[in-house]
Amino acid sequence: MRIVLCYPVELRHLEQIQAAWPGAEIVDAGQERIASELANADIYCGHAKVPVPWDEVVAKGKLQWIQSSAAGMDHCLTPAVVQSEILVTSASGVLAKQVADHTMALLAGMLRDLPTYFRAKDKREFIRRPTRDLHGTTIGIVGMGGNGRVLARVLKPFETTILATDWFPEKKPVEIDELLPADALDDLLPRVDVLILAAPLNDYTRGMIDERRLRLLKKDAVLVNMARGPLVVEEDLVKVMKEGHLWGAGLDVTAEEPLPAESPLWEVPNLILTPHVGGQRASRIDDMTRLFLENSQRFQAGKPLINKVDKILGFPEAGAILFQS
Ligand SMILES: NC(=O)c1ccc[n+]([C@@H]2O[C@H](COP(=O)([O-])OP(=O)(O)OC[C@H]3O[C@@H](n4cnc5c(N)ncnc54)[C@H](O)[C@@H]3O)[C@@H](O)[C@H]2O)c1
Ligand SMILES: O=C(O)[C@H](O)CO
Repeated sequence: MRIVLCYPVELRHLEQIQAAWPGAEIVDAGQERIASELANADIYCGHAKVPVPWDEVVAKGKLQWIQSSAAGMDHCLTPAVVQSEILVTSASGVLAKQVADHTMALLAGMLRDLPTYFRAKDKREFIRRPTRDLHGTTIGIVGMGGNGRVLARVLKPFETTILATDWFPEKKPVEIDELLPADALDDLLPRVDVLILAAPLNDYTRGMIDERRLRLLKKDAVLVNMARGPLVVEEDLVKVMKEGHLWGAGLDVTAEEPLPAESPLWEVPNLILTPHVGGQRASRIDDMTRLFLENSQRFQAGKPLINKVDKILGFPEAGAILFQS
């Protein structure tokens, strides 16, 4: 058994993984060697940020299981992987608490207009702007997965009304006031003060927030994208914001990362940009390893794995056992 890792493990994680797989060869490939090591893996745990020859890996027929160390599965669900027998599990929920923290920072920062005060501080100007409250607002969350659920838990004590859409709208978490199907997005948009994107990137969500949908939002709404950049048509966002539509936006993700210096997003004043850091947390690697170890036990025992992904949809399948944040 050859287990190839591509997430920033330390020695203690390698020891834990080795103990869970006696006799297996554990390869800490990192980003540097993942492209060449993967073809000989039986099991892969990680998130390659470099191009991986997935067609070759699948053709070789050795890889049995991908445990993604990201919740977003766009890094590995190529057509070849989707059509293969390879079992795929995600890191849904592993990063949810820190994503919720970061969302709150972007949201509160935007509502209380911190960008204006940061600029004013640079110019030593004492200015005041009208305030916006988080308390009592109506929030829309697109995607009630690991991140959406924790976010709703965190937002509810702010006396918010929370409307959400999800691909599987059957199980409504108690914090959600209304859970709508994914195709009811247009009905939700005009009703919310804040829209938070927490859905995966797939053919259905790519470009879902375009000019038409941005204009369905209230003129003073706030948009926060914690999911993947391509959910938002960035040129449309820049256009409508330049025309004074939207109070502000907070983007932790952009279509191109790192965001190129020439991107017009840099120039939009009421926009906070962070460089895809929502998932960062001191305990992230411990949490990820805990999931991999739990799933390793299940794999060896022939039990259903946590966060089993529907490879066509690109997120945990209906009825999957989910990682508890
Ligand atoms: N900014 C970051 O650092 C960061 C961290 C973690 C995840 N992410 C991104 O956020 C996404 C969500 O993370 P998660 O852990 O909640 O994922 P998840 O897989 O647990 O949940 C995704 C949810 O979205 C729902 N969904 C799918 N398509 C939808 C649609 N068209 N409309 C509405 N809902 C839809 C699914 O039913 C599911 O409940 C990930 O796919 C990833 O791309 C970003
Ligand atoms: O999808 C995720 O888990 C984060 O965006 C890290 O890539």
